[in-house]
Amino acid sequence: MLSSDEVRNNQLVIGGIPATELADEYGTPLQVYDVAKIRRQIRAFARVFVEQHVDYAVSYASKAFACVAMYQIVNQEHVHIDVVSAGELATALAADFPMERVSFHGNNKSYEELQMAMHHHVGTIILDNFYEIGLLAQVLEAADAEVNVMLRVSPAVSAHTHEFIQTGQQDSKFGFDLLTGQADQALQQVLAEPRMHLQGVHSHIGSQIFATDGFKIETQKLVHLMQHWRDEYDYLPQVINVGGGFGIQYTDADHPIRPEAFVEQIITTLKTETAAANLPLPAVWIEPGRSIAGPAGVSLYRVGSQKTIPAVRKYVAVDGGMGDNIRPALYGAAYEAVAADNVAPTETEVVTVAGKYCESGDILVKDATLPPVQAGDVIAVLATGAYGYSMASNYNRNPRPAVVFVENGSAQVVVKRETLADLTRLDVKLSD
Ligand SMILES: Cc1ncc(COP(=O)(O)O)c(C=O)c1O
Ligand SMILES: N[C@@H](CCCC[NH3+])C(=O)O
Repeated sequence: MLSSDEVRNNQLVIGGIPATELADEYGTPLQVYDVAKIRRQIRAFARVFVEQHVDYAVSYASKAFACVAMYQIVNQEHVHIDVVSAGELATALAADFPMERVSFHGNNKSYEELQMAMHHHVGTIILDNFYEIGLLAQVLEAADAEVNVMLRVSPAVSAHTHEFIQTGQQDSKFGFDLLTGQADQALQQVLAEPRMHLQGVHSHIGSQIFATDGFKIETQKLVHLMQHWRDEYDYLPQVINVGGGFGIQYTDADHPIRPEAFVEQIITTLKTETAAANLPLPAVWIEPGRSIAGPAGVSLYRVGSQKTIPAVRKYVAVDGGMGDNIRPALYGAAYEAVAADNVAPTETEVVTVAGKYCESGDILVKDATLPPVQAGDVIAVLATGAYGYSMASNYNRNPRPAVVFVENGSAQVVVKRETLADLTRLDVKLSD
C-alpha cells in the first residue's frame, strides 16, 4: 500500500519526514496528514470536470476530518465544503473559509443553526425534510433574508457497502423520499417560498463504495427527476449534487478504482441521459470526504505490553485505540499496520494490534503482519485520515491525540494534544 516516496531505508516517511522522528518530536498517539496527498486528490477531482467541460463544485465533506488548518488547505485549493453542524460551521469561520462556498447539511438542523448559517451568509442550505422547510422559512422571515437551497432526495439506491454506513436506501432518515412523491411535494413547497432559491437536487447513496454502478443508477434517477420536474412543474434544476461515497483502499484486500473514475462515470451517464431527455447539462456537485482525507492520514502509536496465548493469538497493545479510531470497533473496519522503522521486514509474525481502552472490542488491527516488536517501537496504522480523529472520544478519560500536518519536509501541529487539564475543564465540583 505504500508508494516509493513513503519508504526510505526501510523506514516509513510521511511528507518527507520519517514517522519515527514525528513520533519522537510530537509524541504518540499521533494523527499525521500528508498534505500533498489531500491537495492531489482535490485537484484530481477538479481536473475531471475541467477536462469534460462540465460546470462543477467539489465540496469537501468535512465530517471526514475538520479542523481550522484543514479548512485552510481546502480553501487554498478553491473548492467548497459541506458542514453538518454549528461546530463545523464555527470551525470554518475560524479558518476564514468563504461562506458562499459552504453547504449546510443535516437531517435535524436546529433553528439556531439555521439562524447562524443565515447570519454568516452560508451559500446553500441542503433541505432534508418538511419540518426544516418550515423552520428555514421562519428564520428567513425573522432575518429578512434569502438563501439558496437544494432538496435532498432519498433515491432508493442500494450501494455496495457496509449496511451501517449506507444512507441512500429508501428506509433512510435522510432526505425526501422519491418513490412516495415526497420529493414532488417538497418541490412545490419550496417553489412557493419567495425567500428560497432552489438551485437543484441532492442525493447521496452511501459511503466506501467500490463499484460505479450505484452512481450510474443514482445519476439516471436524478435525470429522470429533472425531466419529471420540468414536465410537471416547469422547474429545471441548475445543479445536480450526487454526494460522496467514493471508496478508498484500507488494506491489500480492497481493490478500489481511482476516486475520480466515479466522477467520470457520473459525467458520462449524465451526458447520455440529459441528451436523451433533451435537457441542458446541469452543473455537477460532488461531496467527497473519505477519498480526500482518508489516504492522507496515518496514525502513529507506541507499543507497550504484549500478551501471547499459545496456539491462540498474540496481542500487541499500543497507546491509543478506539478513542482515536472507533471504526474497527464500530464497523469491523480493517486497516493495515506497519512497523515505522521496518516497513518491509524479513521476519514477520501475525499479531493483533490492540488499543488501551477497557473494552474487549478495542482492537485496531486484527491479524496484522508485523516484524517482532518491542515496547517503545512505533507502529503506524495507514489510511486513517477519514472518520478517525473526527469521531474521536475521551472514553476512559484518555486525551485525544495531537494532529500534525506535513508538507514538503516540514511539519506543523494543527490540533494540539489534549492535556489532563483539558479533560476536567468542563467539570464542575459539587457545591458544599
Ligand atoms: C450527504 C453526504 N455527503 C457526503 C458524504 C461523504 O461521504 P464520503 O466520506 O464517503 O465521501 C456523506 C457521508 O457519507 C454524506 O452523508
Ligand atoms: N463514519 C463512517 C462514514 C459516515 C458517512 C457519513 N455520512 C465511516 O467511518 O466510514
